[in-house]
Amino acid sequence: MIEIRGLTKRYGDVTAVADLTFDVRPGLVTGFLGPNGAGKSTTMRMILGLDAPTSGTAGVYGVPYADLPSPMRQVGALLDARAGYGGRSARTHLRCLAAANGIPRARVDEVLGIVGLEGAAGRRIGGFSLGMSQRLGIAAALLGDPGVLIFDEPVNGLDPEGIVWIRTLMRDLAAEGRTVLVSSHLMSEMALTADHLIVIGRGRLVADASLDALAASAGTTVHVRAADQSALTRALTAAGATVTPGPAGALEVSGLDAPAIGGVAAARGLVLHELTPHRASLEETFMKLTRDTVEFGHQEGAKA
Ligand SMILES: Nc1ncnc2c1ncn2[C@@H]1O[C@H](COP(=O)(O)OP(=O)(O)OP(=O)(O)O)[C@@H](O)[C@H]1O
Repeated sequence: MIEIRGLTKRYGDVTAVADLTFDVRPGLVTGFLGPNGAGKSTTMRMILGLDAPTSGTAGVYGVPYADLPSPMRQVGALLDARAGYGGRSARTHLRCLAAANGIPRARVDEVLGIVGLEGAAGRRIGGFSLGMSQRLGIAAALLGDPGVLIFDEPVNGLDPEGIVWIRTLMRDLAAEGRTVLVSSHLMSEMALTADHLIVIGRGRLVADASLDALAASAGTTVHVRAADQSALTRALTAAGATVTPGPAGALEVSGLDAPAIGGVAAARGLVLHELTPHRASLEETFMKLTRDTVEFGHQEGAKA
C-alpha cells in the first residue's frame, strides 16, 4: 500500500507536484499516467525518499520510506535502468546489493533466473543493452522480495519482446498480491497493463479510477457531415448541442444523440452525408483529461 497525501514539490518557480492525494492498493497494477513533465518521476522519487516534499506526505505501509525498517525487503524500484556500476558483472552487482541489505546470497541467482539473465550473469554491466539493463534493474528491485514495486517508464526503449515480458511480469507480481505502481506517458501501454489508473497533468491529479470505469466514462459524440455544414451547425446549436470541428471535415456533436440529430436535420430539410455515433477511445479520454495540462514543446526527447 502506498498513501499519498497533499504531496507537493516545488523547484523554485516550478511546481512539479501539486497537492496530490491518492492510494495505490495491493493486488493491482496501478498505472501512473501523465504527459511528459507531469510530475510522475518526482512523485516516485518522493515515495522513495530520494526527494523531500515541499509539503504533504508519501507513505509506504503507513510510514515515510526513510522510516521503513528494511526498505529493500519492503519496496523495490526501477527508476533509471542505466544507473549502475559498468565495470562489475551483473552477479557481483546484485551480490553487493544483497550483502548491503542483509539479503541471502542465494537470492541473487533466483532473481537472475526470474528476469532471464542467468546466461549473462558474469558479463560486465557496462556492455549490457538497454533491455538487459532493464532486466537487471528489475532483478535488483525484486532482490528483497518486496510487497511494493515501483517502476518508472519500464518499457521505454524496449523491443516488443521486452515490452510483453515486462507487462506479464507486472501482472504476475500484482496477482501475487503485491502493490505495483508503474508510470507511463502512453495510455495505449497502460490500457494493456493496468487495472487502475492515476492520471496527472502539471503535477495535479486529473483522474483516479479503474481502467473499466475510465473506459465507461468516455463520452459518446456523433460525427456528422452535411451538404450545408454551417446551416446544420446553427440548427444543432439552437437545439442545445455542442458542435466542434471533427475528423476529416466532419462535425463532432455532443449533447444530442444520432436520432435527435437526424430529426433536427430533417425538420430543416438539411441533407446529411454521414451520421456516426462515436465512443471516445481511452487514448482520446486521456488527451481530453490532460489537454490543458500539457507543457507544449517541453521536455520532448528528455527520456530515452
Ligand atoms: N531537479 C529538478 N529541478 C528543477 N525542476 C525539476 C527537477 N526535477 C523535475 N523538475 C521539473 O518538474 C516537472 C516534473 O518533472 P518530472 O520529471 O517529475 O515529470 P514526469 O512526469 O516524470 O515527466 P517525463 O515523462 O518527461 O519523465 C518538470 O517541469 C520538470 O522540469
